[in-house]
Amino acid sequence: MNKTSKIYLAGHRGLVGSAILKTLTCKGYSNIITRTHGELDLTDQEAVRAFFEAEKPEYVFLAAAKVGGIVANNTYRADFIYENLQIQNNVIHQSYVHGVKKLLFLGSTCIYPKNAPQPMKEDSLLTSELEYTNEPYAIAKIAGIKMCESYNLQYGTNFISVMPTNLYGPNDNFDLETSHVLPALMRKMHEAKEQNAPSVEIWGSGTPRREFLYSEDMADACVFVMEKVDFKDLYGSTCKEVRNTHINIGTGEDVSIKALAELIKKSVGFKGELVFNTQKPDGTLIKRTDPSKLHALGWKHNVELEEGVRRVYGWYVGQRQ
Ligand SMILES: NC(=O)C1=CN([C@@H]2O[C@H](COP(=O)(O)OP(=O)(O)OC[C@H]3O[C@@H](n4cnc5c(N)ncnc54)[C@H](OP(=O)(O)O)[C@@H]3O)[C@@H](O)[C@H]2O)C=CC1
Ligand SMILES: C[C@H]1O[C@H](OP(=O)(O)OP(=O)(O)OC[C@H]2O[C@@H](n3cnc4c(=O)[nH]c(N)nc43)[C@H](O)[C@@H]2O)[C@@H](O)[C@@H](O)C1=O
Repeated sequence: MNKTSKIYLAGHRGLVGSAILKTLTCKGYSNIITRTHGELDLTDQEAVRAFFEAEKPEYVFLAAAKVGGIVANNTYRADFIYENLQIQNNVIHQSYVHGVKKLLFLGSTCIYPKNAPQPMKEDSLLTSELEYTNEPYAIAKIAGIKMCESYNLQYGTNFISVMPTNLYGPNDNFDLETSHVLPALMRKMHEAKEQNAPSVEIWGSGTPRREFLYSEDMADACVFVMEKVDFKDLYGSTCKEVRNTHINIGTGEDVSIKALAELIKKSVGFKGELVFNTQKPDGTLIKRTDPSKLHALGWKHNVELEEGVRRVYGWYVGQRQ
């Protein structure tokens, strides 16, 4: 990928996509094409075919998807599997048809079994039952991994799948019903502080553990993989059954939801109580990635959680003014 290569960044206004756009721009990539959801609905097969025929990108970052937290995934089960399968099938297939040199597909660590040995290695995929609350979404992501791998093996494409851990950062979704835990708690505590509310509700027991990677680190990892890693680097040339060629992207460090809430409480300056509502689902009890494959390829995260929360809160407060 050189600085004038034609790059299509799908999902450029999202949490990850906006960070990838910033990273690519800062690194001097000058030929980046984007389309908003309104301009190009990636679930529309004919529209995606026409776009690829007209634009013929050389590189594709697939950071567009239907994304949400535990309650959204558990509620809109059909939308999460349908829309993500459609987006992936259309973009991955048209990338093959139109000779895209390299595509980066973003999956998720929820592809791993709910009781996977911790920290989770890439080889844990499909070894036992998935977490119920986000199973439809996880199945779509697993299909995306298998599609990239299968096109590479049959057609010689160079489509790489990366599995991000839980992400957070500027331009995240702060809707209290559909968002992930970190932005939800940040908004709840910010508003509680402003309104002098006595307490803030935390969903679940607070005992589940999660790993969090700052979106700008995630973007840096995506550009690193696109620049430096090819499919042929991801499996042994002698192995007969090629699988698990995806790459975890995470920090390898996790915290309990309770500890996360305390950290956000301190960063926001909220003085009230944290009330745990066990009527809400906990989801997977522990979800920590083993990032050693990515470390061996030459990349490691920079931003630790406390610093990341401080940065996002600064951005969030600026957005509300
Ligand atoms: N956030 C997280 O914690 C994690 C995210 N990931 C993965 O990373 C990737 C990016 O996620 P994230 O940035 O958080 O998601 P966001 O929801 O922030 O961004 C997704 C983007 O995709 C666009 N989009 C959604 N549906 C369509 C469609 N049908 N046609 C065109 N564009 C569409 C959205 O546009 P619009 O808003 O206008 O609909 C939005 O710009 C996804 O593949 C996600 O699964 C993986 C692990 C964790
Ligand atoms: C990112 C990845 O992982 C996602 O799954 P998840 O990690 O379980 O998603 P989550 O961030 O929404 O919840 C994490 C934990 O946090 C608790 N929790 C407390 N209070 C709030 C709260 O107010 N909101 C939310 N959303 N969660 C809360 C919540 O009960 C749960 O125990 C997939 O949906 C899928 O998107 C995926 O790929």
